[in-house]
Amino acid sequence: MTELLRHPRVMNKLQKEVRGIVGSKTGVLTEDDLVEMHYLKAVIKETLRLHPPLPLLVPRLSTQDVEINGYNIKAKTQVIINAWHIGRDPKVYDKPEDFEPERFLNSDINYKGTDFQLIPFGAGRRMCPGIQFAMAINEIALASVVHNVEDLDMTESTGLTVHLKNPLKAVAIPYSS
Ligand code: HEM
Repeated sequence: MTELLRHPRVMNKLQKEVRGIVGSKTGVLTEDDLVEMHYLKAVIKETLRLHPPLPLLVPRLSTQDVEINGYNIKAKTQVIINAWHIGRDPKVYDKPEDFEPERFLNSDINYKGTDFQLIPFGAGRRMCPGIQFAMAINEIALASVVHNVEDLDMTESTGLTVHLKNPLKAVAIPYSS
């Protein structure tokens, strides 16, 4: 939600997709509603790329001496994988610091543990077993929220000076550098 609020263009595009598919249906969304929500899935992928909730995954212990990319790793070495940094690798992602869900729209990159450039759920035999459940919940929750969130009301009053008809509700926080 933070990235969506920071990027109104993405929020508007996502709301358009969700509202276009859900229409005026009320009540709880189901997994069937999500099938055609490609942009929603790209938004969640992009969020997990930039903000993996477990940025260093779960540490591993090497079972034998091994050489990887010229590095000799001794048996019983604790290995920590920086998924956060992998998701921001400029060799893989164009403008990696930007929140651009479109990068995943025509891409086969997935988070299921086979594409090592996107591993918010880890990879291998100890990767997250809750992946399906987590993604179903994430998708339904996000779709439900953006479907129902009101757009900013830009209705203006009439009069000598122009102001908003309904007051803007926003909290200004003092800037500190
Ligand atoms: C967005 C939500 C979630 C994320 C990003 C996430 C991420 C992860 C990651 C990175 C790991 C370590 C994988 C590795 O080191 O290769 C992990 C392990 C695990 N996750 Fe999740 N997880 C999520 C939700 C869930 C849910 C909903 C459940 C259960 C219903 C779950 C259950 C587990 C379990 C049991 C492990 C340990 C697996 C093992 O060590 O064999 N996770 N998760």
